[in-house]
Amino acid sequence: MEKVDAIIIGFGKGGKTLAADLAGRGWNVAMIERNDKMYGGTCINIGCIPTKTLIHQANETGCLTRGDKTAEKRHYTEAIEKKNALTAMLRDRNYHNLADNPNIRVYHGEGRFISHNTVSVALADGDTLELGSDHIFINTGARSIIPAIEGVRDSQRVYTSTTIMQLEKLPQRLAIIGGGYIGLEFAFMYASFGSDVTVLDKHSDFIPKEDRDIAAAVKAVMEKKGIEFRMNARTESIRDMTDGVKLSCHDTEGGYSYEIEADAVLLATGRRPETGSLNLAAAGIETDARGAVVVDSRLKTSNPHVWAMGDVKGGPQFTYISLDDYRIIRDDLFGHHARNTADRDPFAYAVFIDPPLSRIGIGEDEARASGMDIGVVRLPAASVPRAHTLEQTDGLLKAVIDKQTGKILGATLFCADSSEVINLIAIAMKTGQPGTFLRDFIFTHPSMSEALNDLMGQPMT
Ligand SMILES: Cc1cc2nc3c(=O)[nH]c(=O)nc-3n(C[C@H](O)[C@H](O)[C@H](O)COP(=O)(O)OP(=O)(O)OC[C@H]3O[C@@H](n4cnc5c(N)ncnc54)[C@H](O)[C@@H]3O)c2cc1C
Ligand SMILES: NC(=O)c1ccc[n+]([C@@H]2O[C@H](COP(=O)([O-])OP(=O)(O)OC[C@H]3O[C@@H](n4cnc5c(N)ncnc54)[C@H](O)[C@@H]3O)[C@@H](O)[C@H]2O)c1
Repeated sequence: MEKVDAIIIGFGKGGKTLAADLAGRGWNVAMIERNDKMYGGTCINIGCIPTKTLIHQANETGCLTRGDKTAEKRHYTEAIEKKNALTAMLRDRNYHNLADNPNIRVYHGEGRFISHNTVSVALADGDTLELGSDHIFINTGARSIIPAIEGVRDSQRVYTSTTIMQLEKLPQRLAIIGGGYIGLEFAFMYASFGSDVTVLDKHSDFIPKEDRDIAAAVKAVMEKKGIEFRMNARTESIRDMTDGVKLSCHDTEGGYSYEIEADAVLLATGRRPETGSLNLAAAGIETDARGAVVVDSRLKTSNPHVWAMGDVKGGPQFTYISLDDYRIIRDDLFGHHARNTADRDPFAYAVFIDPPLSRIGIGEDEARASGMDIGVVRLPAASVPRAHTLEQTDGLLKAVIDKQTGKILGATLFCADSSEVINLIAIAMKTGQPGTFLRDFIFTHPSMSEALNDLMGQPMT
């Protein structure tokens, strides 16, 4: 058995950042990654970067090909090629960032625990290796949930978010099961490429965590794009036909059955922590009912030698949360033990449709339901000059303000560039600024940021 200073299982965002940091401090680090097409992790290979590349391609050039089926198909194939070239470049760069460091050894193989402080690596070349360390970090991410639908595993036309992005031919009709982040972003992406998209979600409420006025606005914009939503939709079976696939569905509210035909089906029903291969019991590491590694607020597992970071520990699944997990661990190992998972709230998120939907903090509906003393300011996106120059006037902006202190408690921006502008609100909230700070701030012009002057100056309701 080889002893190293640190073992990191999984080449995700938090893990690769930690590896470089530890190596810089002179630690001898082993990075274990089972898939050589995943160096750099989910974000750059199958997650954020490829999806946002395709959404950009679909949005920017899709409008030039709209309605011309031959051009649409060619444009889609070219967009997939561009995406592949970008992810290959980033994967190579990520690999070399670690592999070229003399203090880091990257192993291509699957890691699994064999004791409290020992990991065996089933190397891709067939050999097995044993590594021991007092510092082991699990960063194995999550995988798509495959719902228990009859025929789902037999069909040749069912895809996950990973496999559909390998499809080089544009599906003319796409059915998406699940209307969460992945469902909405892929619905928008494929509709922009020219597919006819139907989204089936089992819930009655569309994006239930958002305010109802925001949800209605998002749905209206997506429907304007031709996307069809079927709520209360239980997909009972999926069957391949000679020229497509048939989904048999049941409307759980209306109590009737119906069928949908498509060329491809995307499963977007959530992602579950990837712990199955790790043999966590051998290391005395606890998991919860969903298979997530249980951690304390400094990301320590029930084994004092082992930490977990990123999607594998459950909770919000975002690249920047995995990165922040790295900061918490860095502080735990070398700092003042001040950072923990409880002190990062609130943090923003964005759904990359057009216009993007971005949110931070509490929503109006939740604040009013809990009887908080709040006021709400709102502004239509069409009143922002920059929205006109960008030809994207859909949407609205709103913020929840504490009536006593004037501080911002939350904001939802459904407007052009909102995935950028929300970060300004995050900084104002984190630094305890009142809404009037943004009302009177000097922003560049014309920009979507300057909408915050007007938003925060609106009369509160
Ligand atoms: C389609 C899609 C779009 C997304 N878009 C966004 C977005 O726009 N913004 C955002 O913030 N987040 C987005 N996310 C979520 C984000 O990608 C993830 O939250 C983030 O990448 C998780 O990183 P991680 O550090 O947990 O590990 P990952 O990056 O998931 O890395 C885990 C690695 O561990 C490897 N592994 C697993 N088991 C083993 C084992 N036993 N041995 C060795 N290696 C193993 C895997 O192969 C993988 O490479 C998206 C996700 C998806 C799927
Ligand atoms: N922009 C971003 O930051 C971004 C983009 C994509 C993904 N992600 C991350 O990836 C994670 C996974 O995304 P996701 O969209 O798969 O999960 P999700 O949890 O966001 O949404 C899953 C949806 O599927 C529905 N659903 C579940 N089972 C169903 C079934 N059998 N039939 C019909 N509907 C069903 C749920 O009602 C829900 O609306 C997210 O939690 C998110 O953190 C982030």
